[in-house]
Amino acid sequence: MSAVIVTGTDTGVGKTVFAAGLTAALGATYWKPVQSGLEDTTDTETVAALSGAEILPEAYRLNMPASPHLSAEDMGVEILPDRLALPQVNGPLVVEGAGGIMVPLNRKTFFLDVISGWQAPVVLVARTALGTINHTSLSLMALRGAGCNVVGVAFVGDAEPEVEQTIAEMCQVTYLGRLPYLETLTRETLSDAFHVIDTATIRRAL
Ligand SMILES: Nc1ncnc2c1ncn2[C@@H]1O[C@H](COP(=O)(O)OP(=O)(O)OP(=O)(O)O)[C@@H](O)[C@H]1O
Ligand SMILES: C[C@H](N)[C@H](N)CCCCCC(=O)O
Ligand SMILES: [Mg+2]
Repeated sequence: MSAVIVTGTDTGVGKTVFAAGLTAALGATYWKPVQSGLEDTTDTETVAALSGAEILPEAYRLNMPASPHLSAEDMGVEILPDRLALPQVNGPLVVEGAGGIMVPLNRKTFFLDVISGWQAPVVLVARTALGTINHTSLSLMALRGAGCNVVGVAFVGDAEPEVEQTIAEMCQVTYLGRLPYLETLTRETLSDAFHVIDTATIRRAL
């Protein structure tokens, strides 16, 4: 079994859209282990619609759209890292985190602790918008410090070549491409746009 972890520099950076494109491109199965916020469309539902791929059920479905540890506490639940072992599937598995890497799952565990325990390659999704150099550099520092194998950074948003290049050079990280904002987001538009992403490098890391 080969998994790739899609994490991000923050919540709302485009992990789910990127993960949908990647899942379709790899012919993979998708898993969102911890979903906090059930009122709007869940990430699993979005990926199902945008990829048509096989989806595994979440390990934790938490009502409140907040940090997972708070959503869990609100429901009287504790997120147990032992329940977050990577599932066995045939073929590649794309796993999406919740928010950024320093998001708490419980009062003692950050998402990063679980990611590093998985020992699977990691793709970091980052905005191109102002502030991204700091967020991306810090995330890479933390991922590397925890011993994670970072495959590269994939950007989402309008082109900012100098910013993207600065991150790639100063952080010595592989540039996996930039997914533009799509005015219409469908399985077809995403699949077309996703050709700019270096999926060959991701595939080799699996
Ligand atoms: N490439 C894109 N083109 C158009 N819209 C996008 C794109 N990427 C993200 N979006 C939109 O931006 C919003 C946030 O994206 P997304 O849900 O993928 O973020 P996320 O990082 O997965 O957030 P979370 O931490 O909640 O999982 C969504 O409304 C999504 O549809
Ligand atoms: C609710 C949101 N869409 C995500 N599922 C969870 C984001 C947690 C962010 C916590 C934080 O960094 O402050
Ligand atoms: Mg998401």
